[in-house]
Amino acid sequence: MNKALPSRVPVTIISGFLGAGKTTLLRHILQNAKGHRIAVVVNEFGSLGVDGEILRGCGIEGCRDDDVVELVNGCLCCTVADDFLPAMEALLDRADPPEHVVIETSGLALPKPLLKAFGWPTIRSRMTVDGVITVVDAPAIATGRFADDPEAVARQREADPSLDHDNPLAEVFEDQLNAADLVVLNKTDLTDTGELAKVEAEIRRLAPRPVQIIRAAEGRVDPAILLGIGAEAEADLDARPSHHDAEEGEHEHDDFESFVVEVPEQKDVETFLSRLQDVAARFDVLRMKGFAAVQGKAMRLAVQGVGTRFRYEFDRSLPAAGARTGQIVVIGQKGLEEAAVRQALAGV
Ligand SMILES: Nc1nc2c(ncn2[C@@H]2O[C@H](COP(=O)(O)OP(=O)(O)OP(=O)(O)O)[C@@H](O)[C@H]2O)c(=O)[nH]1
Repeated sequence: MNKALPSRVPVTIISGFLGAGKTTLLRHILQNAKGHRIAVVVNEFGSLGVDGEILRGCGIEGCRDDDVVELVNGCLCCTVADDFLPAMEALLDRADPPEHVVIETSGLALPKPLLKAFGWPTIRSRMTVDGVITVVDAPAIATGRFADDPEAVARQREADPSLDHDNPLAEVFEDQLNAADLVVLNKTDLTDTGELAKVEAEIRRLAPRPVQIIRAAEGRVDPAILLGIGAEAEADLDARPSHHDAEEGEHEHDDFESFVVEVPEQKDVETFLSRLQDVAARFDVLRMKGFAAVQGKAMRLAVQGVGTRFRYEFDRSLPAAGARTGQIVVIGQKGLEEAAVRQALAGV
């Protein structure tokens, strides 16, 4: 008689470029978990850990703070053995292990090295990758954020025939798309129907195999669609090509850089927001997020910027005592002028 295999805990990987809406989608999943025990693992590019902050103490019923595991030490896809595997084992060894694990990777992470980790002996009998969901920023594609300059590629190819792209964003975006079992085409509220159709056609052109695309605004997709894909993605790596396949999991993120800027208490929201927007535009910043104190306000101001598009909210109380300084993480392509950005954000 066959002995039944112990069931493996399903894992969903949420991938997608900086600011595409991964944390927003994750919050929507947690808000609609209907009592299922979901553990969340977050990893960010940049040392500030804003997403973990947002998810912990999110006030969502049934979501306990210790269900949110934050891996801040570098990029998940590069530190698999050191940080990631022990964190997964710790989750599985809990007295009340989760029913499902959702991993939000950083916006610059390549999903493939992470997928490979699920083939490691200590983990493969206990977990399976239910699916890779790639969140895509519809207006960013529509405005050509991930597009190459064909002439530049042709010129560079003369020197290096193996060259695929002149735009490092295109490479990361394609790797994330290549790994996807499902694409969530997010921010449809910012893109008209004609453009959305073009964006979908572009995704289908780039994807290495037919992929389901779901349109969404604010990450509102029924978790029943997102969780339970049953892809067993770790067993299907060859169908998910990566630009870094030849590098045996080793790769650098040296096309991008990130730093954290301390900002003083702000006079008012409007002046601060327009300064952030101005900095994003002048220095071509890809992503800014963080927190600040505003004069006369007891609540903390949380700001989120994707390119020059910003949102803010007063999200929670600031400690009554202590310095009223804030912190903003800034992410851009290599060559970002750190000193000038710091100066501009300080308002001098
Ligand atoms: N207009 C609009 N804004 C959105 C939508 N989804 C997310 N946002 C906003 O986009 C910004 C980035 O969203 P996040 O969910 O933090 O994106 P992310 O992919 O987790 O970002 P990183 O972790 O930094 O890569 C936030 O200000 C969100 O409120 C959407 O559908 N429409």
